[in-house]
Parts: sequence; structure tokens; C-alpha cells
Amino acid sequence: MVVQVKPNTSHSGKTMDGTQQKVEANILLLGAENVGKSALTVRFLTRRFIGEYGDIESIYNHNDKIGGREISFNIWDSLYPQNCETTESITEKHLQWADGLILVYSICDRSSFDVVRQQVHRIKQAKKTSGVSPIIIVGNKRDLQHRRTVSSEEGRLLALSADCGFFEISAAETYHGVLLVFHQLFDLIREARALKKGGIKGIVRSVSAVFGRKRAE
Ligand SMILES: Nc1nc2c(ncn2[C@@H]2O[C@H](COP(=O)(O)OP(=O)(O)OP(=O)(O)O)[C@@H](O)[C@H]2O)c(=O)[nH]1
Repeated sequence: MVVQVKPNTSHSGKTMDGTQQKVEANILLLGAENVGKSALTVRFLTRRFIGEYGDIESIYNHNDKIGGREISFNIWDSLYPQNCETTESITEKHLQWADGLILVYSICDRSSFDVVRQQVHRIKQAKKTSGVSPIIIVGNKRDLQHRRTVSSEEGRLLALSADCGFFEISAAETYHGVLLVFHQLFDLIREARALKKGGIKGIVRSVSAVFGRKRAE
């Protein structure tokens, strides 16, 4: 299926009358086939796990509220090419579009963990000059402990060494873990934007906005 990609025009801020504008965040899901990329996406969109998803590559839109603010998520559920041993499937187009990335492997499929390792490496190489968008690595299918071939420690270490976030979840069992992944990624995107906009001052402003809000609640 052909995916139409609009240029990345995500922005945030206030409208002329001072009201908060909707914030947009483009999120790209990558990872080998069969790891649960569609399951994660559908869980986030509908709170449901439906079991079988078919091979459809799509960009979905989902509106959410975080800390009282309207967020418009555009979620690109990508397909990993069959019989492809390389990571050439990640194009500049993917990376330019994405404000943040979720790299998914299955805890019971070691080769899918290797794919994520290669993809992280490739993304870091490609974005060396323009700055890397935040990445969260997700070990999915946590419910299948008896078939585990990738330890939590290995996942955590990979994330640590590549400066990525890390979660182990089961899209099949819980909605909450999936929600945490998307919300944490959104926080990282906001930090990255603040840093781009105003250097360290931007981050301080963004942190104090969070604490200010927390105190008010
Ligand atoms: N046990 C278990 N099965 C899962 C979980 N998440 C997904 N699955 C199953 O894994 C299979 C693949 O899930 P998909 O979401 O289609 O995986 P995908 O990564 O989108 O696969 P491609 O479309 O081939 O890229 C399906 O049979 C799902 O039901 C999970 O957390 N636990």
C-alpha cells in the first residue's frame, strides 16, 4: 500500500488569541516483521488487541490529551521488507518525517533484536549532521516469558549505549504499557524541540512549565 507523506510541519505554540494550539507529533514505528508494530499502534489507537493485523502500511492520526494539552499524533506503522537482511528500508524520507521513533523487537525473537540494533546504528549514522530524533526501544511480547531469547538486561544495555528510552511491554496483555511508550516519547520530542529552539534555556522553560503545571494540579 502506498503511504502519502506530508513534509514535517509539526509545530506548537499559541494562536493569535492566546489559546493553546494543538501540538503535532510524527511517530515512526520500525522493527522486523511480526514483532507487534501494528499491535502496538492499534492498542494505542483503540485500546484493543485484536490478534491479527494484515500487511498494511499506513499513517494513522490520533488525538490525545497530555497534561491538559491537545496532542495530534501521526503514527506511521511501517512494513519491514520480506527477505531483507539490511536496514536499507529506512529511507531519508522516513527519518525526515519522524519527530520520534519507536523501534520494536520481540523478546522471543533474537533476530528481531539484531534488526533493532542495526536500525539504531543506521539512524544515528544518517542523522549525524542534522540531529537524531528521540528513539524508544521496545521489547514486545513480554507475556511470552517461557519463549524469551532476549534478556531485559540486553535490551536495557542497547538502549543505554545508544541513548534511547527502553520499555518491555506486552501489547497483547496491557494498554497501559503501550500508553507509557507513546507518552514518554512525546515528552522526549518536546524536550528535543525546546533544545532546538532555545538551547538550555528552552529546556529550563519546558521543565518549569511541567513543574508549574504539576503544582497547580
Ligand atoms: N503473545 C503476543 N503476541 C503478540 C503481541 N503483539 C503482537 N502479537 C502477535 O504477533 C503477530 C504479529 O503482530 P503484528 O502487529 O502484525 O506485527 P508487525 O510487526 O506489525 O508485523 P508486520 O506487519 O509483518 O511488519 C500477530 O499474530 C499478533 O497477534 C504480544 O504482545 N504478545
